Amino acid sequence: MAAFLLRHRQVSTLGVSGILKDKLDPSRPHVESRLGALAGVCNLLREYSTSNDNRAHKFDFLDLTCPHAWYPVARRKNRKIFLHVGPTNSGKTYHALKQLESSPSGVYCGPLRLLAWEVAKRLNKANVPCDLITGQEREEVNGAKHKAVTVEMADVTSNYSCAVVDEIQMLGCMTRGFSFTRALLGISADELHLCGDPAAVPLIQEILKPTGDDIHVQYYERLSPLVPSQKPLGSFKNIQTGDCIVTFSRREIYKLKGQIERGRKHLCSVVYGSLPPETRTRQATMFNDASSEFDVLVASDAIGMGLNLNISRIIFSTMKKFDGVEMRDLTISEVKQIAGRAGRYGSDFPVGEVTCLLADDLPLLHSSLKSPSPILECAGLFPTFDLIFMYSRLHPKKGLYRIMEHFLENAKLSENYFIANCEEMLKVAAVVDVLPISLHDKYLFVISPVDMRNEISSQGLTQFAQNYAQKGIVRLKEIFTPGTLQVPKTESALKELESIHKVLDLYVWLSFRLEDSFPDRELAASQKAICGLLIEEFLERFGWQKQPKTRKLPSRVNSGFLLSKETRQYV
Ligand SMILES: Nc1ncnc2c1ncn2[C@@H]1O[C@H](COP(=O)(O)OP(=O)(O)OP(=O)(O)O)[C@@H](O)[C@H]1O
Ligand SMILES: [Mg+2]
Repeated sequence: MAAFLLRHRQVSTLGVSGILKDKLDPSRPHVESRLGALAGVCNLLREYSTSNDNRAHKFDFLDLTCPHAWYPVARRKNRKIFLHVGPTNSGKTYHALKQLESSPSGVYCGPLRLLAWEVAKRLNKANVPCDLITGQEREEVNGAKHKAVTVEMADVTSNYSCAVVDEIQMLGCMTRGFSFTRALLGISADELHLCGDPAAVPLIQEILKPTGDDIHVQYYERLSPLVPSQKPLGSFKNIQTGDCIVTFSRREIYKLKGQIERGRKHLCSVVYGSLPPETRTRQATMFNDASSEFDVLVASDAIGMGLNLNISRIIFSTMKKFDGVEMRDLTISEVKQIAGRAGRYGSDFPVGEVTCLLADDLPLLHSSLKSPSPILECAGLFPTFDLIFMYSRLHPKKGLYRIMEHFLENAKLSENYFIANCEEMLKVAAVVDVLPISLHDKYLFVISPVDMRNEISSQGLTQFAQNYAQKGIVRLKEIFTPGTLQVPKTESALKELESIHKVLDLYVWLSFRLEDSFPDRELAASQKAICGLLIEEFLERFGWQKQPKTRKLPSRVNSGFLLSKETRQYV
């Protein structure tokens, strides 16, 4: 762990619990879904905070059967819901955005930061001033009445004339689905445009029944053909400009990049989930740019949503993926979503092609492309902070971990909903429960974007939470030494740099919520940018091939001289 000095301090029992209480104002537009921008529940909270315990006991906080009632602002409206559904590349988002652009005020809620960036850019370019709000970014534009946000940041207390929720089928996602459900039920807009897979239509119609909203379903057809090939790729000799090879582990990604580049005909850009988003965008831009030498893309399913790519052919190097528990076949939706990236309308390739590396994988590819995605049956749900807080008052001795666990086991749900998988959140709850901080602050750490499976990332969170509990202020320099970042030379060094980027990203996220306690946002942001540039330096200059023994690798960033001009200007 080069740059992070994760010092383990004794946690003081004289923590600063409560000092920062009420720092998060639920009426502020950027406060997350789970931080309870639920006016309905807030009213209950006010009522019960002045009532005696007997009354509180009568209210069943575990009853989550009527989530539509949590959003009184939206319930006061008779919303017009437009469901734009169809295959990939059929213009669903395009049409919804046209409506957003021509409305006096509105919000776009996307599943990824990259999509929110793209929409903000597009609206601003079209002279519709648009703010960008994600967990880690706030870019406010003068006079903006429009916002592009990540779905977790959707504000359910404001009124809009138009709102768009993209990739709405994600309401069935085990971990993030509840944020889509919240946007669906809670956004108060005259017109709400939902874009996604037709498999979500019956569930959305069912869920919206008690709201009385008007629903119109609009079906779309693919704008350009997607042709499944009868022949596998067979050999990397058959790779062509515009190809995108898809695989599901970073190790495989670099292995394939090496194999293809050794043929000396092509250079590969790479896109995968743990690359910093800015790096992903730049890698994609290089691939899209016909004048760049990077004419082939090696990517994970991170390309499945969001990036506009000039792909002629998708090649699945495998049809199996490790899902955290086991190796399994790709689902129909995953195959369609990924394959749908080839031959985007308006790109350099009017016809998309899709194939596999191996002949044995072709039958699954063909059958998946022919089948409709299975109908979605349930939408995700998660108790808000307000519910957890009220419940905790009845069980003051229980820590956040036990409270969450109790909710997971005992929450009452109607048949259209499931409770979100919060394994990761429980891991964080176990870490913060031993610290002398308020429930509210614990909850904040629990919902932060930390990857607890990643050692550096989870140690970063632990250190931030411990320092916060001990001193109330977390200086970045106490746990991170600027100037120590290096261009990675090995796979593990690259992975470490990606993890450091994640920790810095977490710091920025916390700095937006606990501003006084995490004051070094600018430093964290600049170090994040350096991480991204160092990763790109590595990707562009060295690839994943063996380095010639005589080649001198660049040393530390602050010595600078071996770095490209672009990187040096940031150091
Ligand atoms: N009527 C149109 N005129 C010009 N460009 C269009 C039109 N409809 C769609 N496009 C372009 O075609 C591409 C695909 O459209 P869009 O992103 O809306 O598809 P989608 O159905 O939302 O796909 P996905 O399911 O992959 O998100 C985009 O680059 C979009 O700008
Ligand atoms: Mg779309």
